[in-house]
Amino acid sequence: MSTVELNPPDLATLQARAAQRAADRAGGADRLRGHLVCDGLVRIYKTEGVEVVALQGLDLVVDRGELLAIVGASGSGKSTLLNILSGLDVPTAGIARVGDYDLLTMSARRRLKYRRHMVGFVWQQTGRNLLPYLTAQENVAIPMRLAGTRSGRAARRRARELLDMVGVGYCAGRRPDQMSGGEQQRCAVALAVANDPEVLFADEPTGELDESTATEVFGALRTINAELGVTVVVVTHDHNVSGQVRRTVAMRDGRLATEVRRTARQTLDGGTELVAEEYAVLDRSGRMQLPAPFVEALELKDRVKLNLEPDHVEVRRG
Ligand SMILES: Nc1ncnc2c1ncn2[C@@H]1O[C@H](COP(=O)(O)OP(=O)(O)OP(=O)(O)O)[C@@H](O)[C@H]1O
Repeated sequence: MSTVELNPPDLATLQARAAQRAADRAGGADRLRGHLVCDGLVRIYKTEGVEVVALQGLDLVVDRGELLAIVGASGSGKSTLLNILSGLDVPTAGIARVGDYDLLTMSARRRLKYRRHMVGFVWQQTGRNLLPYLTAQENVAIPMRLAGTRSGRAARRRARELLDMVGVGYCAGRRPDQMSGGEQQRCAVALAVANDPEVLFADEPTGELDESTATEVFGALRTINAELGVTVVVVTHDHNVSGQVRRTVAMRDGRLATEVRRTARQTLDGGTELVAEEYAVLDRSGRMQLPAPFVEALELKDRVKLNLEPDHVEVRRG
């Protein structure tokens, strides 16, 4: 027998309910809200008949304006993910969305627009970011001229503003070979945001730099994130560098394995301190990866026993 609601809900309630349903279908409201959304992302490379599964159903949501670091051992799939998110590569299956752009289905024309206006990049090799025969200011002005967003004096003025913002205004008239590695990378950060992208991707931007210079480059990324509200995703090997952001996700075997969140907490003497908490990542199907030290400490292998307790799940040797 069907039941009829005595007071039918108003339109707003219905709309909210529909949104909730859609969110439930997508695995939770966050999955629809995120600026960058990857859901069950798969990338398989085929070379000479051999298949390599570089991404194995990766789920990731990055909020608008977030500064996120992605860490992981060599071969865990970091570059594969970044190549997909930056529009250079196309995933084999799953969902990858940045703002209104569907990275699986977008046309070649839309892909070009995406790469020119929606996202900016900083690569590890300083030589890949800047043209060697132009000054820092000319380099930063180039994307504006190419995309037609600003020309002549306006482009030069904006280039100078951006160089000042990342602390290398004094390099405006220098060519890359007259700048240090750190100065070149900070200039590359300014260039990457010249056309006001919504998202900035950086692939090992500090990989070729020493620790103190790396901190300066990270400072530039943080400034751009805070001043321009650009969502920033940085891939790095360097765990020290990842300690300078609020959220770090670690990849293992083509999936997210753990996540560290840092939150500010009041201390007893009235100051504030950053507290880091590590979480295992649970995917939509309920899968998670036990940290290797836990597995080793209890010599877990093949199968384990799970017990549901009122407020936790127990994992015991099988
Ligand atoms: N073009 C390709 N063809 C075949 N296999 C590839 C290709 N690119 C990456 N792979 C493989 O996919 C897996 C993930 O590689 P990826 O470069 O994304 O890892 P990574 O975490 O970025 O590593 P690194 O830190 O060394 O750059 C590896 O097993 C790699 O060998």
